Amino acid sequence: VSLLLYAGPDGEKAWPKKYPFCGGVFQSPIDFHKDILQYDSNLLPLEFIGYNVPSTDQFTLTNNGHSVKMYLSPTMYIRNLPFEYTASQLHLHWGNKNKSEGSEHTVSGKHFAAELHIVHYNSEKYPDVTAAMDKADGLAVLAILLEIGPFNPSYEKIFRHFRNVKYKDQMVQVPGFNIRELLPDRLDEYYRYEGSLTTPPCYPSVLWTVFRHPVKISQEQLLALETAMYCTESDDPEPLEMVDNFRNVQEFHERLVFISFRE
Ligand SMILES: NS(=O)(=O)c1c(F)c(F)c(S(=O)(=O)CCO)c(N[C@H]2CCc3ccccc32)c1F
Ligand SMILES: [Zn+2]
Repeated sequence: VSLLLYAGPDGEKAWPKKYPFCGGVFQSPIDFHKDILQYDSNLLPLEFIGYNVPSTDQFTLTNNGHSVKMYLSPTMYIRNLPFEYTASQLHLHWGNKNKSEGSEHTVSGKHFAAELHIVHYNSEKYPDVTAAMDKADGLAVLAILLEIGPFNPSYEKIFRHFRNVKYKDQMVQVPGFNIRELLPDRLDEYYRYEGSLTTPPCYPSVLWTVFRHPVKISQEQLLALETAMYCTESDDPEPLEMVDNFRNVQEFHERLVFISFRE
């Protein structure tokens, strides 16, 4: 994958040339606006099992050149979805220090500052995420919208390691903690729709759950996210800042987003 996934000639407009699904159906992210939302009383609060990982365990945090991602333990899974989904990794999308509007999903056309994704795969039907990632019922991704507010000590448990993954392919161990702390309080209020990976290969394989309530991190934490990482390797003579790593919202016609809350 070329370094410039999100900018320049190989930016998202060029994705379908090499990755046909990116020009296909059910693409994510999308804008949530009232005329595509429909209340669904069957949407239950998600249950998180094994999310409270002891500090004796460690997560591997790595810079993969277009996001910062943290591998999660296979003891973490979600119930109350059509299948049991096991955690694979989490990663983030963000803007830049001059424009902190880097969320992927938008609400009534409004970007949030950033967005956390926790990627899970259908462990009832598939042996691992690679087998699951191109299947219609293969993945479930939780999305948490991030906005500016007070310092967030839970997010800091990841953010404080950013200085050790500044460059592509660097990695660092993060002591285990309760990943539930990264989610908003109200797990019962969310948007639900069938969509895709928001990076190539853009497989339409994701059951999206986007929590209604944003989580707050401080201005300084957001600035660290926006300025810490590079897409390039540490010895690259022309470093490229890792910024604006969000896909633009996709057309969403003749489809509905189901909401678990009454507006
Ligand atoms: N926004 S998103 O949730 O659609 C999404 C990403 F935005 C993203 F960057 C990645 S990645 O792993 O960092 C790079 C692409 O492989 C993944 N990783 C997925 C896609 C491919 C794959 C394979 C194994 C484990 C996770 C993933 C992803 F699901
Ligand atoms: Zn993502």
